[in-house]
Amino acid sequence: MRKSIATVSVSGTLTEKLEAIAAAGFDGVEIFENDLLACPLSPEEVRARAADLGLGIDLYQPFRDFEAVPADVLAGSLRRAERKFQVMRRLGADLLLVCSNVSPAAIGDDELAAEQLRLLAERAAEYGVRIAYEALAWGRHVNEYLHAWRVVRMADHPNLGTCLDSFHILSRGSDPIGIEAIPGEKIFFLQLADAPLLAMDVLQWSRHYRCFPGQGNFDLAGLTASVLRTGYAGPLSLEVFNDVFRQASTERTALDGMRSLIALEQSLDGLSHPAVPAGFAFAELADTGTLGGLLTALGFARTGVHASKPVELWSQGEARLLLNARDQVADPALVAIGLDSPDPGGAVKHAGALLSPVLPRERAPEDAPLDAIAAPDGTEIFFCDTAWLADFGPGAAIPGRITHIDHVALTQPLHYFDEAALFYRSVLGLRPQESLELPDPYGLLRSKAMSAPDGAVRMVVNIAHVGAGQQPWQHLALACDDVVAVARRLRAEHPDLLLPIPDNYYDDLEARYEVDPELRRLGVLYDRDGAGGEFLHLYTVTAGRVFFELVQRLGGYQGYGAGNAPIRLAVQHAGA
Ligand SMILES: O=C(O)c1ccc(O)c(O)c1
Ligand SMILES: [Mg+2]
Repeated sequence: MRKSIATVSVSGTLTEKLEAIAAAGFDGVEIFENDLLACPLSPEEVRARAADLGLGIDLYQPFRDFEAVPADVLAGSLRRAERKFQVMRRLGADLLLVCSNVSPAAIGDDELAAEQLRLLAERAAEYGVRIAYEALAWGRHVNEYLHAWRVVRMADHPNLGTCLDSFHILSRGSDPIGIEAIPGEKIFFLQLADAPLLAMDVLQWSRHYRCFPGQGNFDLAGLTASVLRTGYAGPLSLEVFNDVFRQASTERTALDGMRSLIALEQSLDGLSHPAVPAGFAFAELADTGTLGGLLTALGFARTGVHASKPVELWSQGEARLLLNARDQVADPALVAIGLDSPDPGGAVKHAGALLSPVLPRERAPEDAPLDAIAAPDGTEIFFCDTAWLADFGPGAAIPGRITHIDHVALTQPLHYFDEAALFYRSVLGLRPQESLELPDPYGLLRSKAMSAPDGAVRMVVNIAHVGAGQQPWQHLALACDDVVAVARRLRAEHPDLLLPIPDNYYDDLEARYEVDPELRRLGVLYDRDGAGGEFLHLYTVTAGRVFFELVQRLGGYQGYGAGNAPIRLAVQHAGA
């Protein structure tokens, strides 16, 4: 389908926006009026620039507070409209979005609204312009899409249709199934935006928190499917007002918008994800020579060395860590994640179709082929079958209390948090779990957990709103079959490796639950969910950017001990 985006969705000047939008592969744009007003180019020059870039101007918007006004106001509004039709003619745009009247002066009279919109459509027809009437969720009288459609039907003019905007429909909790009663040819335009569920004033929610499809909590695929069932053949057009996108890279946001529409089309086509990972094959850490000691203390052993690269394999149970001494890094850092993939080639192809950078591989001829892509924060993601292990020789894994990698937590730059959520969802097929905001002594930690349907791969995406000088932490959570036993041994043999937990935490924990007093002595944290699932976990001190968490899930616990994260953050800051 034709793909468009409103210029308001990305940062920059109008020309920068058009260039980035074209580079991302869009077919058309909605020109937001303010972008034109502030642009030094004439409408004719904007038209030529767009045409040179291969972009159509699919819509000009918004035209406000027109319908259902007292008779003496109408003439002025029609004159205002006529001036806009002249601008549109110069722009080469033939569709004008009129949003429902928000003025206290508007009259709650559908017949009057229809009659005046009919006049507007007649006037528009003289300029070859069509009008798409949209119900704003906060419109004075018309604020539901079916109400806007009733007014359009009543006005009954070929140059008047409706514009559906997923945000206005879904933010009000309207059922999109009603769309299917609208004839497709009367839906003149479809605007798509997702949003996180927030209990707040709907205008503020719309103007600051919209995001691309797949980044929020609305069912965009369901709504779009309803629209397509009407026979609608116009563009899928993104219209996103978002405070973070307004500050982010124009090119990157435009590309992410395109990714969201490709992913939406895939879900409309009923394409299931080709290669949801079945587990973590490995995590790779850039090492400065300090990690081997820490891993030995945790019960890992070096079980292999790469045939052609300075990379060691350390394992315990099914937990495999690669220590890479090749990269010149100042501090240890998590640099790559290997995922067990049922179809590595298919997974990379799928990622490429979703515009993820596929990384060139340098490998010796005898090395196993491994395909990698870059996650939004630069972490490399490898899709693996089991062949890669052979590069590390015949060493067998050793059993221990640590059984496998439970989850990986990465800290994202603020501007790319939503991009990361969409990446893990669309490219890796993970599903969003809980989203949280947690207090940090010097800021706020926003966090979103994503997991494979069976929980075999879990990722936590964080953004830290903390002082600029702070390194973004990354952590690797390792599943244990008996975390208390591991804690006893570490406490006895390597007490300095454990993050100390304040007594006050245990005073509160013991007030809430009857827990074993040994947890306090060992520094093991505890959480319980509503269904009786339990979580026992502890943290190591930080090595460079990285620390380890040892976790034990009991009784089907699916969370991450989020309530304990502020305690951890405070202790880490104190020691940093
Ligand atoms: O926030 C607004 O005013 C506004 C304007 C035009 C739109 O299409 C819309 O959805 C919202
Ligand atoms: Mg809109």
